[in-house]
Amino acid sequence: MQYLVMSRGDNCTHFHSQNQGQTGLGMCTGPNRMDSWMLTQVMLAGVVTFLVWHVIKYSRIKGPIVWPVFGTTPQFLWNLPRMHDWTTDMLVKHDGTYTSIAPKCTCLTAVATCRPENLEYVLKTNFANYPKGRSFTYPSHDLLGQGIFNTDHDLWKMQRKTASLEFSTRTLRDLMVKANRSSVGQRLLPVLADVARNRAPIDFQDLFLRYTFDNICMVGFGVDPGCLAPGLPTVPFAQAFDLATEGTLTRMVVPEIFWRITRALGWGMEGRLAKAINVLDKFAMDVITERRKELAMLKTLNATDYPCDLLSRFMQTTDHEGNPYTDKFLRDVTTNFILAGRDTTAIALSWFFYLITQHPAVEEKILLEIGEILRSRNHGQDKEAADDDATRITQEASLSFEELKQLNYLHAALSESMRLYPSVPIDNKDVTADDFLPDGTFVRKGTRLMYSIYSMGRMDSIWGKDCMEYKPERWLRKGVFTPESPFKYAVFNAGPRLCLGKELAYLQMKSVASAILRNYHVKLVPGHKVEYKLSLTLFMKYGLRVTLHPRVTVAY
Ligand code: HEM
Repeated sequence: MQYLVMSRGDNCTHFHSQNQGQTGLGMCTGPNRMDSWMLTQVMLAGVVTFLVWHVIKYSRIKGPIVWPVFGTTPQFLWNLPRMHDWTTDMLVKHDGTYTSIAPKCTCLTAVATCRPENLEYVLKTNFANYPKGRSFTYPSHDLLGQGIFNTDHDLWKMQRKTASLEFSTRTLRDLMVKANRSSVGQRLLPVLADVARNRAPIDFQDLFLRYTFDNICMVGFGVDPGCLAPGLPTVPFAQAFDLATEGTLTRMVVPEIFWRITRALGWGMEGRLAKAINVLDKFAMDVITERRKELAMLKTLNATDYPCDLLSRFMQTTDHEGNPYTDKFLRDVTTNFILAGRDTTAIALSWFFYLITQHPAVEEKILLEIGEILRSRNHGQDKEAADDDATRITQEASLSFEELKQLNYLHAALSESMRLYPSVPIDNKDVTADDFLPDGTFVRKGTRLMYSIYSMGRMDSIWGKDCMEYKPERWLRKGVFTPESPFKYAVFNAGPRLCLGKELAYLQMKSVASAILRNYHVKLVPGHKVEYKLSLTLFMKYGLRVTLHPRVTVAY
């Protein structure tokens, strides 16, 4: 067919050039009209054949309409601002799993699911077939290097083993508890008292990001960057960290070729990202050098009291071959922990406080529970001794580890808010080999498997007809918090890559929430819009602007 068209065209051109200047284009009109008619017929037949083939090929695939050439990208772009809700609608419509087809350059071809049995299969049963993969680790490499968050297979396994051991020690837990109590008593509450005195609104999301950044740096590096201080100062290290995270996320949504070119040229976001990473590297290397000196000195003094932050602990252990860890590796370990533990906890606290402003009955029950704990403390149950004034103030302002553990209702209220607003709303895995999910869906090698944690929390097939309601009671059995299967509640992930900081996160959140609620009634600034931002984590687009109203009687 193609040959026929070309040869006719050639004949015509030949004929046409022979007669040029005499008869003009009119000489070619008869055969030409014939040719165009044929060409149109051939093209039409081609288009119809393509459409029939397209419809047959994609009609069996469950998911949004696949448009010729553009695939499902038009609906994806159209629904971008309400991405997570659109994904939920699609998942409800397609019984918990759908396939989205997109042009290759967009990396958007994926199977999306929210079915617990599929999650269990991907995150545990056939874990090896679903690594984080290059689509995550390559764009994140400059920021996260070869840290736990950014590796798969043996490199990940080795770090996971060491880090799990550290996280199960009492030493690290005690450090976390101590860092938390002092941050609440000596930082958070004084800053809030200032805000309440000035009767000014405050952005709670920004406040919590500052809190968790200081806290995770203390646990990770043994360094306090001082983001949560009166006047809420700008801290270059924290600013560089924000920029580096934003730049890394941008890489994940633009075509790779684009960011690689702008990186080579040092333009735009890539230029800023490179500068931010330099600031982070310098900060980390300075801390590592200082800590090495400090540890060497302690060793010569035969000291027994060593620093117990994660960096110092990793410095005192060796890799599987018995070699000490390199500075670069230690930099990656700590940066990964800051990334893992900072935004997630701050975001969870922000949505929790938003829901509390909308549900006074839940606030009331939390206050009753805190009140009971404090009353029993006043009867002499807080056994911790205070050596100085600062410790005494801290102890009075915040709850001890044992006290926090007794807050079942608050634990339930936090879990319930993360069910509806999970800090990590979606997660992705690469597909290493062709496979079938337990519900029969085919997943093709080289595509992505996406699971929506946001949608899971909103499925009545998982949580019942009242799944859209904020009901902490659903987590309580006879007043005691009862966890759900992590494959049903994947807020902290599940399987071998379950979040390592889950306990620390609850500790932080309970400590902060109880201290604030005990002292203040929090009100949303009238007219303030609360919406999620499109990002890998569920940030509030406009923050959470609230006013603080001191309680006449503190809860106890
Ligand atoms: C509310 C707070 C938190 C939530 C909702 C949360 C959620 C998650 C999720 C969903 C993952 C899996 C990510 C993935 O593999 O793609 C994860 C992994 C991880 N989280 Fe958390 N996290 C929280 C707090 C923390 C804290 C405070 C720390 C550390 C101190 C931490 C440390 C980690 C680490 C190290 C991993 C990687 C585990 C691995 O890949 O083996 N997280 N977390």
